[in-house]
Amino acid sequence: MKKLVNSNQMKKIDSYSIETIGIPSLVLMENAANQVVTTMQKNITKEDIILVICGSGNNGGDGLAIARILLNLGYQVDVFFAGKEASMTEETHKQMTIIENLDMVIWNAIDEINFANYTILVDALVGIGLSEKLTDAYKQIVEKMNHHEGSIYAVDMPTGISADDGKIMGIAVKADYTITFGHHKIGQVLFPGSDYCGKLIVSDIGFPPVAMDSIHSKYYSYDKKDLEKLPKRKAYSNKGTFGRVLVIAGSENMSGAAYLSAKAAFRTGAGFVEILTTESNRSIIQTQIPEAVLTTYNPEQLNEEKEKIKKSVQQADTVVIGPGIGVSKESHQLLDLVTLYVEPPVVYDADAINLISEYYNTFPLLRNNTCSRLNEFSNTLPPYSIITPHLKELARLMDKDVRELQDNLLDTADRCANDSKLIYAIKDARTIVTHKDDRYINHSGNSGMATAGTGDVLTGIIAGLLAQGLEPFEAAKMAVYIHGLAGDYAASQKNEYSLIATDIIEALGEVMK
Ligand SMILES: NC(=O)C1=CN([C@@H]2O[C@H](COP(=O)(O)OP(=O)(O)OC[C@H]3O[C@@H](n4cnc5c(N)ncnc54)[C@H](OP(=O)(O)O)[C@@H]3O)[C@@H](O)[C@H]2O)[C@@H](O)CC1
Ligand SMILES: [K+]
Repeated sequence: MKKLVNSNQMKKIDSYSIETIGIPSLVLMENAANQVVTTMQKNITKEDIILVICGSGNNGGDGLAIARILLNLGYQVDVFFAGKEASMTEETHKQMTIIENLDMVIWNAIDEINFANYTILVDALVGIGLSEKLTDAYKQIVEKMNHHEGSIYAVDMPTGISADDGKIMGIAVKADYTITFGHHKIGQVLFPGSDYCGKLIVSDIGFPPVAMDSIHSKYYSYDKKDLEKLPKRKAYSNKGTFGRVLVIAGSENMSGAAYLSAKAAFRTGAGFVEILTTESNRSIIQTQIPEAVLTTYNPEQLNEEKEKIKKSVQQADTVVIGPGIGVSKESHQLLDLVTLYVEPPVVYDADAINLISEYYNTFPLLRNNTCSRLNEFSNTLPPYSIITPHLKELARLMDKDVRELQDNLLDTADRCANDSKLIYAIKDARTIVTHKDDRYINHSGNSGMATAGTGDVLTGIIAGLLAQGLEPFEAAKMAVYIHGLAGDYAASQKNEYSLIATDIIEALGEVMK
């Protein structure tokens, strides 16, 4: 598990280490500088000409120490001090004094520098101390850096990216490598920040574990070690041991969603998968996925199909409803029936969410009233249900503009989780899974996964894990994580352009080993 922190939390860890434990700030700075140099040495040569660009805060202090260590090791290195002398921290002052006693070129004005003379840039302008949009003077420097052709190593944060939410504060350095200290920052995982980091390396610079653990963060990601949380397979088992999933999906001319969800549930390990879909999908589903049990209904005669639907719902350990069911009157009737008969956990996806949003729109009191809509939603769905909207679906549910949600992703997650008994997997380039005070930010996956059907696959994976007994919040987080890992594996076998939803299903076997 990777704890994700914001700048304030990281500063608290810094000051706990320095003030409570007594580690001198300069020791941490030296460790930080050494870690950056160690990373650089994997790629640079003595032929490279390096420019270290420093601000006046401690990020700049790191930069000055990096320049000194590189010089001691025999590299060709110059310094550009872009900060203000008056706002230099004590540590940065000390580093500057050392640098001035060495035989180094120190530039002070951008117009004097020919960036083309350098093959490598080190960005030590601003780190986690970024407070607002970059000043014009720094903006000009960042523009020059981004036009430079060589590699850029960012110290702790690419200058201009907010460590708190990954937003670009006016303009930001597009780094090739970012070496960050202690913990991942939230802004390095969320977009666009994640893109600006390039390859992200998290370095231990000697913060004691007690300092690292001194703050609680509600934000975290999973890494490969978390795969241990996957349900264990019992040797003494039969198909009943691994649960029964009911996938209620598809409508006339829409069979793909049911197929993808059901197949993903199987590949995730569900023992039994039943598909409940319209009669018109019978032959195609039977051909596509003979392993599944098929139950069909006639949407025009739902009243006569009630008992059949009730039986399927009540037999299942886990029910998925929504993919491709459409937003017709009949689909709404089906949704009502299922919600009436079902026992949690339930996964509500796609059109199931759209149907409820449309229904809310018929009540004037629920128009433009996100809070009441979310409360109503939490009160009417079975507790611990998992809701898997992409941002457009969530915008419909909340009666908000999609851009507003996207620009305030962390606030959006808070609004969904507040006082809610539900679990939301908010699907975006970085999916956030929320429940009560926990925010899981997913760090696996790639742009190739932004293609039709990948949401249906995720739904099936969640259902597969639920059916095997993972509790709902864990199942949602783990499913989002392995869905992304499978997407990454599939992209590595093909490429991000060619990836399609079924490739993710086929890659599940590889990543769940
Ligand atoms: N012991 C420690 O603490 C350790 C800290 N470490 C390192 O220190 C970093 C944190 O240092 P920090 O707190 O000094 O902040 P930092 O990132 O240098 O930024 C402040 C500077 O940026 C400037 N600035 C801000 N906003 C701006 C804007 N919009 N536009 C333009 N300028 C702006 C601001 O200018 P001012 O407002 O003062 O004029 C000030 O000069 C951390 O990321 C890590 O690298 C490591 O060495 C480990 C030990
Ligand atoms: K930086």
